[in-house]
Amino acid sequence: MTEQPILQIEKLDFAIGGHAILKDINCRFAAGGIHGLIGPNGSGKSTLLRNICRIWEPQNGRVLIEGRDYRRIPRKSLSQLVTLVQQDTRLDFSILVSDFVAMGRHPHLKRLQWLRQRDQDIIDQALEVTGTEVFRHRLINELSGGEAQLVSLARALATEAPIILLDEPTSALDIRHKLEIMELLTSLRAAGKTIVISIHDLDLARRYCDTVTLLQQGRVHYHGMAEQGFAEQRIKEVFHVGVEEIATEHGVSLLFYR
Ligand SMILES: Nc1ncnc2c1ncn2[C@@H]1O[C@H](COP(=O)(O)OP(=O)(O)OP(=O)(O)O)[C@@H](O)[C@H]1O
Repeated sequence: MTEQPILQIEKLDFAIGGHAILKDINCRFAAGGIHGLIGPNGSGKSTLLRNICRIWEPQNGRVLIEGRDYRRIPRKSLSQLVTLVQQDTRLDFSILVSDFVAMGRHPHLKRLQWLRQRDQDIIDQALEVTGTEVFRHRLINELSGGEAQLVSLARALATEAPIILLDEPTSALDIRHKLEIMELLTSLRAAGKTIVISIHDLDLARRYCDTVTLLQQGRVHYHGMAEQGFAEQRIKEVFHVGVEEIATEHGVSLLFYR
């Protein structure tokens, strides 16, 4: 990891209603990487992502973006720096997909300002790269879960934020779309984006992530290079399952759980 991470979490504690959920979280995320957030159900992945984009705020500790405590960054500027694709992307209200993706441009507009040509171009590109152009004139609450997940990613891309947080973005996607999203994240990394992604599919995570943060009961069990993070012993310790690496003829190994 580089000396100056774009995103740093220091001694972060977070509780809801007096119940401690995240405890003493310390992480550094280098710019231009895909960083996996892995852990069992309820280990705190979504909560950590929500703390990183300041939907929730830690009671103790700090989140530093480009070296600055995010509490010192105005909300609108923070929205230009960090964006979150939430786990549950279904909405209860009707809004056209194109208008929903356009919301990604709000941090860049003044109050009541119309979209400019440049904003429109960015929205069009976000729809195109996520393959959601065809849904442009549909209502978002009439899309399937997987389609809505792709549209949410388009809205995140429209913000042009350098840090993209994704909470299980592939959970509702079929295998082709899963791979397409991971390939898209790879090209975003090549363009310099920093991606923090919570993901349950360990094989997909091993294939695409540069670093991994393993969470267990609200604490960091491991934070570092992906290769060591996915060692059999660590997976056993965190998930309490037997695991074995099976080599394939494609030069990669897959995990077999027992
Ligand atoms: N709004 C809330 N109020 C109270 N407790 C909450 C709330 N949101 C999350 N929690 C609790 O915080 C803990 C961590 O939840 P979180 O959703 O962050 O886990 P996760 O690792 O993302 O899980 P999953 O893999 O199932 O999505 C859980 O015990 C959960 O019950």
